[in-house]
Amino acid sequence: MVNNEGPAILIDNLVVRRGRNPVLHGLNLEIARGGVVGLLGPSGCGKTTLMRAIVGVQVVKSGTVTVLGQSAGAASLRRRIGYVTQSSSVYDDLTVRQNLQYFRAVLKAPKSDIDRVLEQTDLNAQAGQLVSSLSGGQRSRVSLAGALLGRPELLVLDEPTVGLDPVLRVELWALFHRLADAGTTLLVSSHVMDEATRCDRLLLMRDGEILADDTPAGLLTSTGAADTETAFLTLIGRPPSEQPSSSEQPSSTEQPSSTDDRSAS
Ligand SMILES: Nc1ncnc2c1ncn2[C@@H]1O[C@H](COP(=O)(O)OP(=O)(O)OP(=O)(O)O)[C@@H](O)[C@H]1O
Repeated sequence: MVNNEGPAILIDNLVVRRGRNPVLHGLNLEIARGGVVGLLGPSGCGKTTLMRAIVGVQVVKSGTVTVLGQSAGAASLRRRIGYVTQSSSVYDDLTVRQNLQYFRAVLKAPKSDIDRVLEQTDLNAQAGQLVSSLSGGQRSRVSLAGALLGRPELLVLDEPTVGLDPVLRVELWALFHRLADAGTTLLVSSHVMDEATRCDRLLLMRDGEILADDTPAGLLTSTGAADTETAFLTLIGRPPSEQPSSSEQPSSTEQPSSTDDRSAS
């Protein structure tokens, strides 16, 4: 039975290692339903790992991840979550429309969804074009279009605006907010601090820990910074005891996991 109560994402004491690297060290997080939540932090801090744990493809050492009221990775969540990885997962030798027709059939989404997602991602003009001939930005929008099929309740988007020109970035953020207004929860990662101001809520990560969990305005107030980039640098400069939210330090006794990918085990 679909559970529409409670938070979209609830994470309790999540510990993840990737190979020999301790990546998440007892992370706690709660994300309410609806709204655009930005996940920001330097390269390698663990954003993708956290997203992988949420969509249920990451082997975890310990802790729990509950998504839309169910354990992350549960088969029943597959059609309720849309996930866009950093590298686009589309077929080069098919046209944009053929890719979407294939994903729609797998998801058993309504046929009318194809025209809707082409429109939402501004890909109508490229619908008949082979994916191999698209630009990088167009390609990544095909992945996004695929994730929008079936109207998932949660969208997990790993750096969806990389490679897009400023006009398309603005349009994409407007789309994210339209989806959020209709009740979708979006978790969007980015390196780009100026995108932080476009989010309803911000999670700032460093070294596998959530340094701050606030609204953009709240973050500026609590740090006294003039912009989000300065706020982040201010937080990084603070000792852990003074940071707004901090989690446990990594344990040095755990063994590396034999595989990183849950779907491979
Ligand atoms: N398959 C893997 N095996 C071992 N270590 C890994 C693996 N994948 C990632 N890591 C390490 O885990 C840490 C977190 O990586 P992750 O991809 O989650 O970071 P990120 O914040 O998403 O980075 P970026 O913004 O550059 O994408 C990094 O130190 C990375 O080197």
